[in-house]
Amino acid sequence: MELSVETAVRICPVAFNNTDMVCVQSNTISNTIHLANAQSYPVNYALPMDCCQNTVFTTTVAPLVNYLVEGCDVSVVTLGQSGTGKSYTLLGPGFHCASSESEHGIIPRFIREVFTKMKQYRDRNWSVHVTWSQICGENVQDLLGVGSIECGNISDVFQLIQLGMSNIAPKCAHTLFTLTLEQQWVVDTTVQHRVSTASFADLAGSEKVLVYDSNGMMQTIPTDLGIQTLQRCIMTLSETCGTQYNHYNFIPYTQSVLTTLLKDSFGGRAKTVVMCCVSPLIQDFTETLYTLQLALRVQMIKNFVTVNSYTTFESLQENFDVFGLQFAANQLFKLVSNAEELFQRLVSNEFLPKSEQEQISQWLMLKQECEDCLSENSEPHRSLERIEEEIEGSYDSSESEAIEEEEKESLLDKVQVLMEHFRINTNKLVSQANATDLMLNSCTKESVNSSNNEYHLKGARGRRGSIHSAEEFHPVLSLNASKISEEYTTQENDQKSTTPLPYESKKKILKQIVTALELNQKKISDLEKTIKVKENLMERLLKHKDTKTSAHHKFEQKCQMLRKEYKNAEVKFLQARLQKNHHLEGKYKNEVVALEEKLRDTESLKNITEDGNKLLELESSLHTSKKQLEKLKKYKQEKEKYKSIYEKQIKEEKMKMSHSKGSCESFDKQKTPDSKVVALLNKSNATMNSNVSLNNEELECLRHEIRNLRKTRDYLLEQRYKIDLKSQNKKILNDSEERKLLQYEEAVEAIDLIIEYKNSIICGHQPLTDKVLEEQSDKMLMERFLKLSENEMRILLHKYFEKIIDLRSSSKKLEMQILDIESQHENLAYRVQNLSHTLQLVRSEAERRIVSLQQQHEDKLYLVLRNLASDNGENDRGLSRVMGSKHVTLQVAGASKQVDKKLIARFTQYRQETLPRQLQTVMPAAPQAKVTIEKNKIILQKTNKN
Ligand SMILES: Nc1ncnc2c1ncn2[C@@H]1O[C@H](COP(=O)(O)OP(=O)(O)OP(=O)(O)O)[C@@H](O)[C@H]1O
Repeated sequence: MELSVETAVRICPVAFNNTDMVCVQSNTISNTIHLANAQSYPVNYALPMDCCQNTVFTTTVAPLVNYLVEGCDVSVVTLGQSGTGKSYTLLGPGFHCASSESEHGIIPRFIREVFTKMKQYRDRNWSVHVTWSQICGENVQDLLGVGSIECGNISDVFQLIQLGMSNIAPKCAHTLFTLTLEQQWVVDTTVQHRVSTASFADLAGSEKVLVYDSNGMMQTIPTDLGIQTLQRCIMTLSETCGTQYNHYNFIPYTQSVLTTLLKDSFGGRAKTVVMCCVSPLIQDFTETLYTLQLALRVQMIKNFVTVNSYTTFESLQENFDVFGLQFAANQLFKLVSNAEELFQRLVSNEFLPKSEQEQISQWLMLKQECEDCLSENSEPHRSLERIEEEIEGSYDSSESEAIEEEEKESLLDKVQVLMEHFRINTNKLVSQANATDLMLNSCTKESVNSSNNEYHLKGARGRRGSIHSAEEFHPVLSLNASKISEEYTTQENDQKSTTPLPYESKKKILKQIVTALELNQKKISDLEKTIKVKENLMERLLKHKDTKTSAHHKFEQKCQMLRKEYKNAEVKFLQARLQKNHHLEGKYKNEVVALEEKLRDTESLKNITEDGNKLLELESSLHTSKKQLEKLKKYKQEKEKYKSIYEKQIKEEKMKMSHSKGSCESFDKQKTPDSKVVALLNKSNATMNSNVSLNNEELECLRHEIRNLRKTRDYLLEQRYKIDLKSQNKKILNDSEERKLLQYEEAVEAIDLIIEYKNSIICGHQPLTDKVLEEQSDKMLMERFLKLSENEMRILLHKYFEKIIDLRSSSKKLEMQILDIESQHENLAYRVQNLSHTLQLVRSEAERRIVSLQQQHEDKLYLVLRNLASDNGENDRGLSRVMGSKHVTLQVAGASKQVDKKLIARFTQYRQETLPRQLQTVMPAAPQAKVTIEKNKIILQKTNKN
């Protein structure tokens, strides 16, 4: 169910002599808190100022007991200024079991109620566990020292509360008391389980600073990180109220330990009541206002309260330590039997008084009853299963996640290396097999070719050859070094399917590895430089730490003093307003404004001296850089390994290729194409003689025709070669030349086919084409063709020839376009790679510059702070030395004020000049102002100075 977070406001009682300073009142009927400035704040429970502890509990928290027993999580959070009774409300005055129960706070009352409720459900098995921790900054400390403790009764819990209270750190810590209630009961054959938690958070009051937000509005920000983050969570949750915030990704819970622990209380699954404790005094007006404004936001938050229950079916007996129980039972039986013997002897003895004799007889009877009971009850007893503790993600889960992530990464790396080995070995085997194939193929092809024209081998690819092989069109892959191994895989997969020998691709991959290695080396040296710069800065920060701390301390003191002055001025101002004394009101208002500005400046100075997380951040950034470096070095090692493997393979293949070429050449030398043809013809003659299908005259005629055809073919090739030569000499071919080239190619191919046909006739083979024609062609169409006259046939052939040339030409154009696109793609990939590399270099250069600027800034800051840490007079001189004084715009009459104002103005200016731009944007910019004193009045004038 969706339930709003409830708020209650308790006003801290004031001493009698202080009642005229009261500026807060509560209306218990309308549940509204009224302020002296006529503002009013609606809340769920407006408690009266003289409200007793019992009323506070019964009105606000008592209903939560039922929720807890039903299995829902409940939460009580106390908020407010320091000293307004938060701990008093939760625990009571210095809680002690012996102290009056009427003074007991919410926690002891709640515990008592819970135990009373537990008694009402006798059929259930209950267990109560208690934990109590305190949160100091970002550290969590166990107040009980032993984590979660099981408590069998109320006094156990009260004793633990006493123990915990003695361990609470004064002031600075938030505390979180949790009570976990487990209940189990059997319904028919099932076991019902409910686990619910009641948490009580006592949030320590935090100091506030005034800052200007982006709209120039003054904002109060708590200095405690936990409260600050809680404020942000509350703001975000209240702004998103009504919308879906199921995943809470944008709620900054994880930014502090406190909010991580309170996640369920705000926007989570708990039924929550926020107890706001406020001071009614005028002097605490700002703090009260802050608390009430936060309470207003809290009421807008909706929690989704659920019952934490589950059911189990198995018998629970198995889960107990059966052996242990049996052993204990046996021992007990033995003891009881021994006792029985003893008792019987005693009873028979007359020495015992009668009352004791009776007691013993009673005991013996009870024992007999128990034995009877056990022997009768053959059914095993049902016992309850132990609830397994659910380990929820704690605030340090990110660390364990990081470790897991690291382990995963190293495992992935190992898998990658193994896969790479496997792939290389497979490729080796495949390429060995392919090389053998190629050798055989090339020799066979050469033997069939009837011409020895070099240009023929080079140029005429034939009709099917016009479609380029995948190897020729191999896309140039992106050279992104980080994805290089992936690319090898794709590339090599392509190769396996398209080319027999991945030699060229291997060369390409090797080239890519070399490029990647070069880039990697640059990155390594770049990162090494960055690491050095960071280490230097770190050294400096550590060196300057003490000076900064002491300066910070001084500014802190000054801030506290100014805050007091500011509060006094504010109180005077409010009093003047209440008294409607306009003159004084104006005067104090000016004073408040001036003090506010001064306070802000001093806060800025204090913030500058604050190291905050700078050192930690730098440390973690250094750590990250070192890790990156490690990764790059690992990557380098791996790639170098692959490089040497590829180099070796390429070398081996090169040797194999030259060897195979040599063997093919020797084969060619032995059997020139002419001799091959002669051999073929001889073979065909032999076949022919056996077939005796053609006479000698017809055979000679066929040979003569073949010779003529070859001559024509050689002439055509010669012509084609001439055009080829022209294009090789970088002369662009015109359209008709291009077309001629294709015509020659097509004609050569046609003549080859005719020669092949005639050769097969000479050999006495049934020409394949005839078979095909008989089986597949449309007989009607064939008959028509045969009826065509010679002239008509010639025209038809010519038309087909032209059509083929057209097709070839358009296909060639398409190929050219594809090549063009491929080369564009290659260029773009190269440019992208170059740009990303340059970007990386620029980025790391910028990072180095920022760090070195920070270093300069640190050095100067150190000088300034060293001067500030000494006495005031020295301060001024020290600052003058560092910064000069030409831009000072403040003119204040009082000497000490002059020093302060000058200091601030110079420091602000110095900060703006020297801080890196990023830091300037983070820090609030102090407005340029001219301050003068006239007739005891501080006059502030805003100056527009660019
Ligand atoms: N309603 C009250 N009735 C009686 N005494 C009170 C009441 N509220 C507060 N006090 C007393 O005021 C003092 C300060 O209260 P308490 O320590 O509970 O404040 P706090 O808000 O918890 O302060 P801090 O945030 O500094 O821990 C205590 O001595 C407490 O007993």
